[in-house]
Amino acid sequence: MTPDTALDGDALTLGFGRQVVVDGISVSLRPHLVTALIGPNGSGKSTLLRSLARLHRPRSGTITLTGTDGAAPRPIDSFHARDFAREVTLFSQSRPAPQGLTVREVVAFGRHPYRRRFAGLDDEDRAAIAHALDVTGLVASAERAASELSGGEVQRVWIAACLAQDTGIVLLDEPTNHLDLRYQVEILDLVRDLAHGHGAAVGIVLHDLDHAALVADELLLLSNGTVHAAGAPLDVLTSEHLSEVYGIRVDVDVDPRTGRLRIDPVGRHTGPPRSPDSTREDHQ
Ligand SMILES: Nc1ncnc2c1ncn2[C@@H]1O[C@H](COP(=O)(O)OP(=O)(O)OP(=O)(O)O)[C@@H](O)[C@H]1O
Repeated sequence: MTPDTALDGDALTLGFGRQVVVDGISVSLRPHLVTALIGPNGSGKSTLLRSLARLHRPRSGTITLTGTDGAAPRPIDSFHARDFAREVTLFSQSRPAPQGLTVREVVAFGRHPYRRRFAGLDDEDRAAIAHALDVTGLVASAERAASELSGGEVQRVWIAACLAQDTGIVLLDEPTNHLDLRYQVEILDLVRDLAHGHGAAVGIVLHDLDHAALVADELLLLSNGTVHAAGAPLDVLTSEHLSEVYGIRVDVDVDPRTGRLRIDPVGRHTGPPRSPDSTREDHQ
């Protein structure tokens, strides 16, 4: 992993047809930091992330990449596809498992940007693939047909392929969705390790605000294609901001035991908190 690469989107406006879905947003992904995009359905998170991965062309604004070549930041469009793929990877949802390939072969896709035409895997490729299989809990499944796996397992295979790509910029669109409890925690730990341990610049879309509070150094709270609040989790994940953006009452406090933020979306039918005594009475 090469540290000190960075990706900067400046005043980005993005849309589909006549609809503007991201309206003048700036976002900076810096090495050693996890930047999370949060916000309601349709607020523009995935479109923004895809634009950073060159999969959605901005109507206006610029996206520049500071690459591993040590050169000054330059527009992402000026990178050759293979060079860009050595700098930036994107995990996104809803990719089916390819038919007829083992898990290891799918993860090996991540090494494509490094391979010469018709050349096989070299030791570095094999080491990157082995590491990616290991940290995503797929070693025992490596020779299984990818098409036989469950939805959550397939998701881990694609996350592993991104990790095998070994880029300084890592973009993840809801990587914990569909995963069981263990792998939600493991993927979040992995995301933190990538940034804090390996110096990657991580951009991640998350719906789960507890996950965002756990993993993010910086947060962008989007609402209707604009930034409602940005900064450290304690400043962004406030009752006021979340209630405004999600349109329901959301209580936030800090757990005195762990020091973690506790985010409590209060639905219309939520009753008063129960004390252990009242629970006992219920059963009498
Ligand atoms: N391919 C597309 N064609 C037309 N409109 C699209 C397309 N993809 C997204 N949109 C629209 O762009 C807006 C933003 O979508 P986007 O997926 O970026 O939001 P999001 O914040 O990631 O939402 P979610 O939390 O539901 O995943 C939505 O109104 C959506 O309908």
